[in-house]
Amino acid sequence: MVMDALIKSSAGQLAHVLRTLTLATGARNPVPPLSQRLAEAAQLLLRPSTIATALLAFIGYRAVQALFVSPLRRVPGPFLSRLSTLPSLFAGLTRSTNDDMIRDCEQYGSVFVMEPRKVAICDPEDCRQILGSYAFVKTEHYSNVSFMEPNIFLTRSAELNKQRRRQLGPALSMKGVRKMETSILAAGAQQLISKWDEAIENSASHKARVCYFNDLTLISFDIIASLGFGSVHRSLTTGDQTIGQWVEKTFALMITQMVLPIAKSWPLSGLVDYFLRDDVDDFFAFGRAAINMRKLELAKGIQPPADILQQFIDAEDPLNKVRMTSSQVLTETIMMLLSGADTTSTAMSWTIHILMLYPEHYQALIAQVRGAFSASDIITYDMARTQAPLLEACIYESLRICPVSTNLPRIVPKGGVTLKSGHFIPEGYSVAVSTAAANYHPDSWHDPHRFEPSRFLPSNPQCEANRKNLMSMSTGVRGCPGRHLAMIEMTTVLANILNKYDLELPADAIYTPLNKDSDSLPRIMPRTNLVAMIPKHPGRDCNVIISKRKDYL
Ligand code: HEM
Repeated sequence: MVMDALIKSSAGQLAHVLRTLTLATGARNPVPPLSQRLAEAAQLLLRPSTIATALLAFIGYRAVQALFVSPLRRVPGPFLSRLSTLPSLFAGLTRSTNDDMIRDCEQYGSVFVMEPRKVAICDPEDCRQILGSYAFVKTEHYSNVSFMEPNIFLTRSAELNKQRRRQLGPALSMKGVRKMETSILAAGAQQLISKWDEAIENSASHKARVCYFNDLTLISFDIIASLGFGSVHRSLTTGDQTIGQWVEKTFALMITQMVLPIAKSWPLSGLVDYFLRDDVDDFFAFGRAAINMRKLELAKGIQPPADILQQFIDAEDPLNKVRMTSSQVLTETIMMLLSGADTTSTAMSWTIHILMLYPEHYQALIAQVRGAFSASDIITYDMARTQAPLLEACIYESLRICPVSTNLPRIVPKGGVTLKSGHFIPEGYSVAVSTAAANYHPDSWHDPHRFEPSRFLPSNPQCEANRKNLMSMSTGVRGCPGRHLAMIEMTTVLANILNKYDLELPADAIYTPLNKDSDSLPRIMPRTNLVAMIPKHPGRDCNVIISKRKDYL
């Protein structure tokens, strides 16, 4: 009835406007000039009542479509999301996507509508089905980026991605990364120790307040920049943050082109160039110079270090012996910085934050680390893994509770896909694989909101299954190729600082073990989606007071 009335009313309004334009008047009435008729029609169209009626008719039409016609009509989800992309856009803009996804998955189940042609996927089994196949390509936004060559991250081509994985694989394998561990320790754990030691020594109380989020961000840039450009980078201790700024600008340009392709054309391109382009050009020029320098050294017969730069230059596709051009080496190196620096440092920040909220786990962890190592040890990855397995378990569990990644977007291929729940998603629709919701899915995780590192202890019979269900580094054909580098960096940095320093929350900390939610669990600091899921107020919420472990002099 309501629909009938709406349709009649809007049809009536439209007929009125058309009458005004075509003017089906009697022969005795003189015909007003066209300009007058146009002005009258415009006046009619702009009447609030016409606009309201048209809007209502449109909403009514979309509602009928969504409820009775759309192939997603039986998939649960918020009503408004079926009508328009606006609610999802708003969630993106308000940058709260991971929290929204976890909440919506708890409310609607493993699959729910996010937009009229897009669903969220939260069941780990469905996630594995989608991420396990190249048939589900990344969305078209990825191919909008035009200022850098196609590369392992941006490409939508299965062939190119496979080739890059064959070429870059050895450098990023556990064996390849182990060759670089000395450099990772020097730019990472050891640089941080020298900064924190100095801060403590300069303080009368032998305690210092540090923002671990900032410090971890800088060493993460330094690690990948040192390995990728073949020179020593120490932004944390020298204060030179040029590379970090270049990476931020390059990221900003990449995201702008992805979501707003019109920004590539004049006049918007002028604005983008003004704010971003110079830094991006400087960054690429710097990388190009590093590659040329390395090639010159090689020509002179200088023994090259086993870093990412050298391994990428030497990389060869075992199938057809194809090597990367200098420009491809440069693009892939820059991509390593874009995808690997912020993600790894943020993941470490979450681990520290959560350990501070759960003192029982923090105490158990430092007891294990300090039971195994003396204060003067520099702990390597193997030492930490074998002698303090609780650390790796804590890292995995904090990656589960606070994944740095958000939604992984894919397009459903020809033939559509049937999900575990029986819902069918047709070809051409989008799916957003939610790492956060999958990490909290009740079928896979008992008491998912609780931080419980024992889920990932090798002694737990569920450990293997839990690792398989953890979506934080993605999985399948486009799973994170940098995960070994990330694990070595995170393990060595955290093992060494937990071994050497006592950490405590400052008196002004808001998020403490005593600040509990309605489930009596410590409240986690607010997060925001800035490409990676980062703390919303790092300057306020990511501080600790550090002091030296008693026997570390
Ligand atoms: C804790 C740290 C890290 C996390 C949580 C993480 C997470 C992820 C996730 C979820 C994806 C899938 C993205 C998608 O499908 O859209 C991904 C892809 C990727 N990651 Fe990582 N990552 C981390 C560290 C690194 C590091 C250290 C590197 C490189 C040095 C790296 C390089 C990449 C690349 C190149 C891709 C694209 C792969 C492809 O599309 O085929 N990541 N990562």
